[in-house]
Amino acid sequence: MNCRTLLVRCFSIVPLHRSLLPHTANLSLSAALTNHCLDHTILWREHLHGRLLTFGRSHPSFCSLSESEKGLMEGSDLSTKKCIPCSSKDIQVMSKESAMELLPQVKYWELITDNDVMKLQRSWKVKSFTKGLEFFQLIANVAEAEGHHPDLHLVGWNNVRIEIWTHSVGGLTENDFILASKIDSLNAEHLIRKKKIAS
Ligand SMILES: C[C@H](O)[C@H](O)[C@H]1CNC2=NC(N)=NC(=O)C2=N1
Repeated sequence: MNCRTLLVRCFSIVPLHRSLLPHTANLSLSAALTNHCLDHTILWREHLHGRLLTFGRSHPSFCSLSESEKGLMEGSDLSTKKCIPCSSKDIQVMSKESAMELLPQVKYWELITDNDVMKLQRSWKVKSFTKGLEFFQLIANVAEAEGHHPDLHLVGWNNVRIEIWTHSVGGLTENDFILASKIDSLNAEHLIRKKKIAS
């Protein structure tokens, strides 16, 4: 891995908004992108999931991105989208193939089937019972704003498990992925226990 790639990777790990980055860092990012010394897909996947740096369309490297990366960059990042009313005639239950295609955009979530209903599921350990309830309140605020709600479980005082599915159609819709992505974007590090790194 050359030094430029290492630099970009470092920036893609540290949660920084581009406005905080020194201008040169952007140039280095641009140079890295322009010189194709970096796998754009890896960069975008890290940045999209880290929701760290977004380049505007005016960024000189926009042209060097593939169509799919341009699509991802132009706000089709799920956390920037809005749920549609579950009672809408436009809402469509999605096939397993479509769900599998979207799953990489909510990389911490699993696709499960529960009594023939496909759902998204994710678990966390929270720091305390009350911090679990605080976490639920953050999630509730998002759910109320989106008009789309998860199934929340808090068991054994500090084990949180969430399932998301669209009840009105008895399966998964894009709403569920949008809600999952917005939950992943919450600033909840102070409530959640860090995962132990296997030594
Ligand atoms: C009228 C409105 O569409 C329903 O109350 C909403 C509320 N929140 C919802 N949340 C989820 N996950 N599925 C639904 O079908 C749903 N329906």
